[in-house]
Order: sequence, then C-alpha cells, then structure tokens
Amino acid sequence: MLTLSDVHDAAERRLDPVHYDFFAGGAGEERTVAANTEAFDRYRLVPRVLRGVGRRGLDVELLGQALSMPVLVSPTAFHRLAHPDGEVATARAAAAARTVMILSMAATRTVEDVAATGVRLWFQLFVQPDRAFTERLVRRAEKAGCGALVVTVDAPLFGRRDRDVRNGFDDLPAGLACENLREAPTGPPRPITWDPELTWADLAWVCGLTPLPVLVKGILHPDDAHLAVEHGAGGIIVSNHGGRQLDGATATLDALTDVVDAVAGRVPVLLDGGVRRGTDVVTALALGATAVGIGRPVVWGLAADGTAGVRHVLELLRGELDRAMALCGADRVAALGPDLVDIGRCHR
Ligand SMILES: Cc1cc2nc3c(=O)[nH]c(=O)nc-3n(C[C@H](O)[C@H](O)[C@H](O)COP(=O)(O)O)c2cc1C
Ligand SMILES: CCCCC(=O)C(=O)O
Repeated sequence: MLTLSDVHDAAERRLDPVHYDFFAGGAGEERTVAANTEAFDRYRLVPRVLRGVGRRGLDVELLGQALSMPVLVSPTAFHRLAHPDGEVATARAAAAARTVMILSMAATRTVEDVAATGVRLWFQLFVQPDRAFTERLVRRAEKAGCGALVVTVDAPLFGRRDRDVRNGFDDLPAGLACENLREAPTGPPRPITWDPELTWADLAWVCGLTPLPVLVKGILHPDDAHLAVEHGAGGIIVSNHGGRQLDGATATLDALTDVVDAVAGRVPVLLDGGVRRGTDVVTALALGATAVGIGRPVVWGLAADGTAGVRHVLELLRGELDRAMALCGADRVAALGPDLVDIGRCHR
C-alpha cells in the first residue's frame, strides 16, 4: 500500500458494502465530497530552491499540545464497523504517531478506554437539546483527560446520505452502540438528537462551561469564523463534514483563505476534507491552516489493518509531507507561506 488510495482499495475489499457506503458516502449528489479533493487538484505550488533543507522539522504546537506533524485524526463515527477494537485501535496508532485524535461523540468505545492508550485526545460534541446531559458529557470528557472540545456546528439536522437510505442503513447492528451516550455502564445509550434551535448563544454557553479550549468545527463562511471567535472559540475547523451535510457546499480549501483572514491570527485555523497527499497538507498550511485533519483515510487504514493500517496512513502522509516540504524549500512548518501557492491560476 504505497498511497492512501491503495489503503482505500484494501479497505473497500474488506468492508461489508453497506458499511463501506456509510463511510465513503456523502449527502445528495456527493458534489461536495468530490469538490474537496478536486480543489486540491486545482492548486499548484511554486517551490523555492537553494534553501538548505537538509534538516527538517514537521512538529507543531497546537493549543498547548506538541504534535509530531500538522496532521491529526478528525472525528468519525462507528469505528467498530471497521475493526473489532474500534476507536481504541485508532487511538493506538495516533499515539504512536504522536498526534491528536478527535474522538467522535458517536464513538463505539468509551472515552475512558480510548484515553487509556495515552493518545492526545480531544472530544467532539453535538450540543444536545438536553443541556444537562450535554454538560455531563463535557465533564466526562474532561475527567477522562481530553485536551480540548470540538463542537460540530454544521448539523442543525442530519444530512441525507442517499447511499444509506438506499441501503436501509440507519442504525448500528446489534452488539455495537455509542458507548459515551450511556448514562450508566449497562444502561441504554441515549440517541443523538440534532438540534435546529442552536444559536451562537449555545456556543458561548459551552465555552463558559469548561476551561478546555473549544474548537468550532464546520465553519465555511468568514463571518461565521469571526462570530465563533467572538463567542469564545479557541480554534476554528474549516470543514464541510466531508461533504456529508450540505451537498453543494464549497470545498474547504476554497473557503480557507477568507476564514484565515477573518480570524486574523486570534486562534488557530484547522481544515479537513479531501486531504489525501503530503502536498495537500503543504497547500493548506501555506494558505494559513495550522494543521489539517483526515477523516476517511483513517477509517480505511483501520478497516485494512487495524492499528497498523492507521499507523501506515499517518506515516505515508508524514513521509509525503516531509518530501514535499523539502522540494518546496521549507525546513519547518512555519516556513510554509502563501507565496508558495499559485493563487492567481488556481481557480481556472
Ligand atoms: C464515516 C464518517 C463519520 C463521521 N462522523 C463524524 C462525527 O461523528 N462528528 C463530526 O463532527 N464529524 C464527523 N465526520 C466528518 C469528519 O470529521 C471530517 O470532517 C471529514 O471526514 C473530513 O473529510 P475527509 O473524510 O475527506 O478527510 C464524519 C465523516 C465520515 C466520513
Ligand atoms: C449518527 C452519527 C453521525 C456521525 C456523523 O456525523 C456522520 O456520519 O457524518
């Protein structure tokens, strides 16, 4: 498996086709799923030369945590559909790679079991209409040692994924559950409720609830990025949920520059969606992202070969990023700037 695309192919061969469709699919025509990767195809790099890049550092600091590279694990649901050990297997790989894993609220292993791997862990939250329950979840994540909360804001309701509708896939199979939604160890898990009533006041409420930094995930509009910072966000994740919510939403890479300008350095800006190559990481960082997240590639690694498969995905990206940085004349992440991107020609 020489590329992330090879890992995808191996996963597709191993997964139940219905579960493969759940992981791979997006909303509607999947235009935004396609747009995310297609945007990276459109941007070109303008490398610098003769810059002495024999010693390179890929490490970054993010919200007080040291990462070995600017690539982290975006939250994805239901890892036990891909591997019996589920999110614990994923976490072992992220820990070995010394990067952050964002645990989905829809994880099929408990946050305590995942944290026990020693991974740098953040917890992703859909704010629930029952605010007392939401607060208990936050306390549980804090107690388990999570270093940040990630509030996903692109889901006032659930995007319609046509593949899942066609396949009749609307719930986890017997024996699997969202383990962090049980109120008692053997009690039934509460269902995730999408709350279309959420407003910026609710984000401010979450930010006031916890000393942890709160990242807001699912921002595409620069005015929303500004509002997020005003309401207490400690970080922004430019994301369209991997094209699973609003079909037709802009590619995240196309949205990045305006968001970075609106945030004006006040908090870190991350991006996810369509990152499949080390050069994609270079492009996003050159345009102002502090780090990028990967969603589906992690699931493909997990399905293909468990912890080793996820580790392979992370190390493939690390190797590609290192090579791409050298070829761009950058010896460290901070050396990646917008001058490396052929902005004028990228929208043709
Ligand atoms: C199978 C799957 C499940 C996901 N589950 C969640 C989730 O529970 N919470 C969330 O905030 N985002 C979720 N996402 C969105 C990802 O966090 C991320 O934004 C997206 O996958 C990035 O795009 P990529 O898959 O092209 O890397 C999910 C994405 C996929 C593909
Ligand atoms: C019911 C879990 C939802 C996870 C999610 O956000 C997604 O599938 O995109």
